[in-house]
Order: sequence, then structure tokens, then C-alpha cells
Amino acid sequence: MDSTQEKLVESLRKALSRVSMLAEGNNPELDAILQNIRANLSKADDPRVVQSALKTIEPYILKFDDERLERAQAFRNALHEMMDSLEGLPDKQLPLSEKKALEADIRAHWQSVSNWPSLLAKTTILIQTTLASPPKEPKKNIFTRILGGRKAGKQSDGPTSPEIMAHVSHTLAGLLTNIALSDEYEEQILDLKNALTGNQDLNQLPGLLDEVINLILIAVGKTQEDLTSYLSQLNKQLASINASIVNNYKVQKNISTGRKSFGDELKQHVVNTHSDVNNATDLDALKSLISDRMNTITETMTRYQSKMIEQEKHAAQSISLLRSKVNRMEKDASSLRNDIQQKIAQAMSDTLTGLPNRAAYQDAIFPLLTAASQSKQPLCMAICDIDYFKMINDNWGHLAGDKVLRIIPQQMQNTLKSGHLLFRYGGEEFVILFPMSTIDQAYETCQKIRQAIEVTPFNMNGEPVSITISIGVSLFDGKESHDELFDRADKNLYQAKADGRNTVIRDI
Ligand SMILES: Nc1nc2c(ncn2[C@@H]2O[C@H](COP(=O)(O)OP(=O)(O)OP(=O)(O)O)[C@@H](O)[C@H]2O)c(=O)[nH]1
Repeated sequence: MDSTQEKLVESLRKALSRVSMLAEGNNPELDAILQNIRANLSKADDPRVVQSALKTIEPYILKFDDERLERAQAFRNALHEMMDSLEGLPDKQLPLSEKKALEADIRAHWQSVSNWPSLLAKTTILIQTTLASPPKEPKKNIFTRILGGRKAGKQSDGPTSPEIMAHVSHTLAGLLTNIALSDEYEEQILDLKNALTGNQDLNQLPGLLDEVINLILIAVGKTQEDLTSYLSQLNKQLASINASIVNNYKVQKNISTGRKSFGDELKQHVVNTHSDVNNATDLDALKSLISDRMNTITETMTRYQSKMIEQEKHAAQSISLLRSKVNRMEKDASSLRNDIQQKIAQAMSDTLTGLPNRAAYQDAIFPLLTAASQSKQPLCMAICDIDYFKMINDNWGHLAGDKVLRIIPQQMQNTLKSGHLLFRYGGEEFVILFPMSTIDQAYETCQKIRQAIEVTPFNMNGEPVSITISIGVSLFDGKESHDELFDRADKNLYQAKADGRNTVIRDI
């Protein structure tokens, strides 16, 4: 292989390894980059084309790397925050040597997603050890601790425990929001999020952490499996494209060697003819000599011509094979792109109601806050909660509860205008965002929603049942944090519940 071919193969190898790095981050932009590489591979007889494609791709790769690093940093910080929270527990002792060992593990492995479950598992053990200190009772396993192993009144949490638990729960719920799993896990994730939300019992943390770890293990395993099989396929395809290019090169080389030997042969015939002509003594001998030479030259040319035709046919076949391989890669990448898009859509929508879910809410709210503060346009938020929903489940069953959860957002949508955004935030809680709406407008719409639900005839086992909702509305002040805006809407909701429910309370 000459140096040009070596460079080309080297570039392809580089491309593959960089693509692998990108794929590890599971970023949809990967497809665009793959497309670029493939487009250039299809004209890859010139390695400079591939090299320039790689140069264009370089900044994207760096960007993806940065994003992956940011996620890993957030994870590392969450673990450190958990440890800080444990350290702040009154009456509990965080064991120093275990803490140091975990810190060393975090330092060594925080960047590798596949090590996250094991880091979380070690954190769980540290939490258990800390909670069990100072030694008061024999150590019980996680399940005994959760399932009734606790005596009434044993609650020994210090004054900061609920805050710590709220903080840790928030972190874990965030982790759950970020993992992509199929529909069959939807209910498990929802239950786990519900169990985390509002849970103030720090003693339940190890059990909940265990469940989060299991789900992350499943998600990491699935993603790795998908990507590994895609990358091994991609690897094979690139290797086979390499082989085709090398083969093509050999064919081209054969052609040029053939051309040279034909030239040499022809030259030799001419030289021989020339010397024979010089040495010839009579005309008849000269005539027959020239005729012999002409025949030999014609034969050589015919042989060369048919060899050329055969080699060209071979080259055309190998180019068309190469083209079909590139097309196949295009198809694979496009199906991967569809899969990724489908997974993103799944991860962003709630299966029961079809509404955008909490992850979608988190994606939407921050750009809206930024836009509102820059444009000085108003932005309102409403948190809607179904009244006495637990009673509906208790009286008519979970399926009836689910039916109510499907009907209520439909009624809400009928009243909302275009531009208003409705999300299922969790359980029986919905959030509405009102971009470019004043608090009066948002309040008026919420009152209409409340009235519409109040008069909707729900039918439970043939019985007409009236269901109501309570709503808290807040207005973004242009500079506050998301949490402040959300907390105010939540406080207003709390007030609406306290005022007897079926009520809308707004910022004054
Ligand atoms: N059927 C069904 N129930 C759910 C779902 N998600 C959460 N829940 C239930 O919603 C209920 C919420 O009850 P609570 O938070 O006690 O509040 P509530 O009964 O609505 O009472 P108030 O909010 O005080 O009016 C719990 O019983 C949850 O199990 C779901 O997807 N389907």
C-alpha cells in the first residue's frame, strides 16, 4: 500500500474511533456527523477529502465531550452533596475511612457512566453505615429496614433530616428523569418518583437508592448493548469499505502496470522491426518480415485491449459494491436516527395521558424564563392538582383513577389557547405555562378550567361523580429563579386546598 492509501486507512481508523467516542454520549447530532463522514467516504479515493471532513467534525467532538463532562461533573457533585448531607446529620457519625475510600473511588471513576451504578451502590453502603451509627441495634438488611422493621416512635431524624431527604430525593428524581427506558418501566419509574417526592424519612433512603441503581443498571446495559451492536456493525462496514478501496487501488495499479508492459512490449517490437529492416537484403523477405511484425503488434494490441476491458469491468463492479456498502451504512444510520428520535419522544411524553412529561417541562421552562426576562414579556405558571384523588382510587379502583387522569387534561386542553403549554408533572399534578400572558389572563383561564372540570360528568361504575381541581398561579417577576416561581405557585395551590379546594389562588 502506498503512503496515500496508508493515510486514507489511517484517517478512516481515526474517524471510527472518534465516532465511537461520540456514540458513547448517545447524542442525536451524531447522525449528522456520521452522514458527513459517509458522504466523504463515498469519494474516499482522495484521503484529503476525509481529512478535511474530520477537521470540520473536530469542534463538534470537543463540544460533545464537554457536555458529557458536564453531566459527569453534575453526578460527581450530587454524590459529594449526599456525603456532605450525611456529614451534617446530628447524632450520626460518617465513618472517616469509608468516606475517604468512596471519595477516592469517585475521583477515579466519576467520568465513566458505566461505573455510576457501582459508585451509587457504595454511596448506599456509606449511608447505611452512617445511619446505623452510633451502634444501637444489630444491622438489618435493606428490606427489613423498609418493610416494617422500624418501631413506632423510633424516628430519630434530627431537625435537618427532612431537608436532607428532600435534597437527596430531588437529585435521585433528576437522575431518573435522565435515564431512557422502555414503556414497561414507566410505572416503576413513576412509583419510584412518587416514593421519592415528599418522602421525609431518611431511613428509607438506602432502599430507594437501591431501586434507582437497579434502573440505572438496566438503562446503562440497554444503551451499551444497542451502541455496541451498532458500532461493531459500523466497524465491519468501515473495514469492508477499506478493503474495497485497497482492492480498487490494486486494480488501478494492475492497469498501470499492464499499460507499462504493453508500452515496453510494443517498443521492443518496433526496435526489433527497425533492426530487422536495416539488416534485410531483399524486398520479399522485407515484406514478409514487416507483415509478421504487424501481426504480432496487432495481437499484442488485441490482448491488451481485452485485458483492459476485463479490468475496467472489474473496477466498475468494485465501485458499485462500494457504493452499495455506503448506501447500506446510510440506511443503518437513518434507522438509528429514527430509533434515537423515538426514544427521545418516548422519554419526553407521559404514556397514560399522552401529555409532555416532567422531563419535557424541565426542557421547556428554562428557555421560557430566559426569553421572558430578556423580552420583558410576562410569563405565568399554574400548578393544578386533582382534589381528593386518593379517594377516587380507594373507592373505584386504580383503573378508574387512571381514566380520570386521562379525561381531566383533555378538558384542560379544550380551554387552553395555542401557546399555552400543559404538562403532566407527576401523579395527579399538572403544570401549565402561560408565555406572554398577564396574571389576570392566566387566572381567568385557570378559573375556566376549574369550572369546566367541575361540571364534567364523571361516570364511576354507572354513578355520576363530581370531581374538582385546585390551582395555584404565579407570575414570573423577570429575575427570580425557577424554584422561586414554582414554590409560589405551589404555595398558592396549598392555600387553594386549605380554602376548601375547587379553588384558584393567584399571586396578588
Ligand atoms: N390511578 C392513579 N393514581 C395515581 C397515579 N399517580 C399518583 N396516583 C395517586 O394519587 C394519589 C394522590 O393522593 P394525595 O397526594 O394524598 O392527595 P389527594 O387525595 O389528591 O388529596 P388532596 O390533594 O389533598 O386534595 C395517591 O393515592 C397516588 O397513589 C396514577 O398514575 N394513577
